[in-house]
Amino acid sequence: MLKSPVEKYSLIEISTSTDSNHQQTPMNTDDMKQRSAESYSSERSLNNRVRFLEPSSANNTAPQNSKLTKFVPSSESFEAASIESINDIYQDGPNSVSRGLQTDISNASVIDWVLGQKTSSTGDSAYRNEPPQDPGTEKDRVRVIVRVRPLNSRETEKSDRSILYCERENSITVEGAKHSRRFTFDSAFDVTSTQEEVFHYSGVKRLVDMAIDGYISTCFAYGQTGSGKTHTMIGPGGANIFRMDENFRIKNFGLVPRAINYLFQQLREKSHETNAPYYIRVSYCEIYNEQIHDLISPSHSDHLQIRGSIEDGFYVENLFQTYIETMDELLTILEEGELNRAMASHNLNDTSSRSHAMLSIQIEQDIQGTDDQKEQMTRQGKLVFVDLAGSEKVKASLSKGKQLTETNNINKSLLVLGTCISALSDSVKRAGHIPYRDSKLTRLLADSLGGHGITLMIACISPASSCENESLSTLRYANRAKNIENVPIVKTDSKENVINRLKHEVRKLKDENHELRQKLGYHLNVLPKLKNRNSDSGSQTSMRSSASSEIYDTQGQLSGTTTKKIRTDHEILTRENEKLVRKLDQVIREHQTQPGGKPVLVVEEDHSRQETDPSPTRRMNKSYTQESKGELSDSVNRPSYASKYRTVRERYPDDTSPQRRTATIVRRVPDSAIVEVRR
Ligand SMILES: Nc1ncnc2c1ncn2[C@@H]1O[C@H](COP(=O)(O)OP(=O)(O)OP(=O)(O)O)[C@@H](O)[C@H]1O
Repeated sequence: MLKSPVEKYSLIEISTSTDSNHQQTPMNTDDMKQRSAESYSSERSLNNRVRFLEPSSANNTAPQNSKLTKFVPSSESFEAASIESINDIYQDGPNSVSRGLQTDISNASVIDWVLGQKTSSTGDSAYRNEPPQDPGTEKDRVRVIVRVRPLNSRETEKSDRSILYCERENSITVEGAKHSRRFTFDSAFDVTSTQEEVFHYSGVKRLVDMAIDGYISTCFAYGQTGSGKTHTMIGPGGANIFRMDENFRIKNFGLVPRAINYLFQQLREKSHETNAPYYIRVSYCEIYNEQIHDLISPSHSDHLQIRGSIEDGFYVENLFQTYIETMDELLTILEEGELNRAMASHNLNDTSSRSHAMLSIQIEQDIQGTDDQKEQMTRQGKLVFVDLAGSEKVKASLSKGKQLTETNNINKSLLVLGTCISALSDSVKRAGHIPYRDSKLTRLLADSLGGHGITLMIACISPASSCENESLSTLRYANRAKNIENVPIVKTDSKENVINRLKHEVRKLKDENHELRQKLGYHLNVLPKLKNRNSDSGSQTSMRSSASSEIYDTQGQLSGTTTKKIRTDHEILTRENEKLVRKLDQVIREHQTQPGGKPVLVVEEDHSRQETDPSPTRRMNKSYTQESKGELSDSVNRPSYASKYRTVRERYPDDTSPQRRTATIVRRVPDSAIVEVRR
């Protein structure tokens, strides 16, 4: 197995699928339906996977004389009757970068991971039940899977019993004190399901394939606090998993890193076939207390607003976006975004996410227009992963102070999401007003719910009897979400428009960087030096010239070099921008340590030591602890994706990298006036 010298991550190699789920050509609507139908046809085999507990299984505390027989095995019959308010769960009230370069998919060493575990012999089934039900239409309904986590130690200590079991691979039964119900979904994963199984049978691969083909694919995890959303999306302990040893990571990485692995694998194959490079552009943000924060470059978080346009729908204006080139870079962004996420500990979860996090991976490819449409086009598919914050009963979580404010904001935005899901799932209400605008979360999810995207919802639930109401509520919403229909479209724009937009962004970045340099009193450029950069784009001179360079070649075609170059410029400037903003941030904080200001301690933390035990306390990056004087102090981890990645690359250009990883931690120290800067 070859490995890149800078590679830090390993995942399971997903065997190159030969099945027709992974067609290589751009899809039209018929293709899309066919793909979906084919993915349905290769089902998970019950025989191969004895992981669904029988009602009388030893692990299951459901009554022996199960009431299964009284359930009608129809997917629609269980929840059709009443649409209940989400309030019932809130009983406390609503209280390439492609270096600007093409993605380095030719670098097989970065992508060829260990084939740690065998993929299932049953194929890449996305969903087990019926093929898309819309022959002759262009609709694609939201797919929904459900995952039950095991009982945790808190629950077993108080003798909670399990009230959920998966009877078949797509159905789940609640046998609680107050309710007995069965639900069917596209797939159901019980407590014994592995991360790998969830990845293979959830339908995430289909989302990746379709994003490559130009669709907007969204996967979002929904469920009460502590139900396993982050575990399923990222892995146990969220960001902690990136500090674990390789074996642990291979086994426990969640859907997102696995999907990233799969994405790069697919891009490598497809780029060979189409001979056209792919460019990957990434952004990562969180919605925390109804404010949007940038997770790649947290210093950029001032005044991030949602805007809407006819072409782009709702989007976050001025969100830091960067082209990336390798899978490692993307995983670094994922890790650091997770580290920057707002976290807290409460009675129900030691590592509770206090924000909705949204990772967006845009996949661009320049394509030739059709015969009658000679214009060169750029296809812009997008893969979006959303790890929602969990709904929370304050009575149970015992949140107070700042955490209570967070809880109220989380619950309110989930309430709006629930209202939108309810309205969209109702054939009459669907035609009326959908209150997307009532929260930032629903605005950003508008395309995924009833819009032009392709969507997978992962409902996470606890099996504990004490969570009966919450689990049932999650299942009801998941059941309704199945009825939401999207009308997916491939997103393309003329290559000229894309270049012009990039040029505009490059100009804006240049101006902003100039201003930042002036504020910092810098007279010289602080452009980051990147290894392996295009020979002509590492200097200020070439950057200047590129922005005004001719974008057409001698045949009047848009020049490939220019599109690559403009993306290179964009990447250099975003990195410089990130560096300058961080520097300014640091200077401001140091300035605040003057009399009357808050003292700051800046240290560089060495993360080189790999752990084998995911300690939840290591993940408390932004935690709120009551200080002796009654003040709240922030302990904020603000690593820099760009500087860290660069450091690793530049210091260890050969096979010598000890995989040392560092992150800058800025801590407010209320009781001391010490300012210590260690580098
Ligand atoms: N399928 C699972 N198998 C084993 N452990 C799990 C599973 N799902 C969740 N857990 C564990 O349960 C705990 C809570 O999970 P997690 O933090 O993912 O919940 P969450 O839904 O993201 O919560 P919150 O909304 O508060 O952020 C973690 O320690 C996690 O590792």
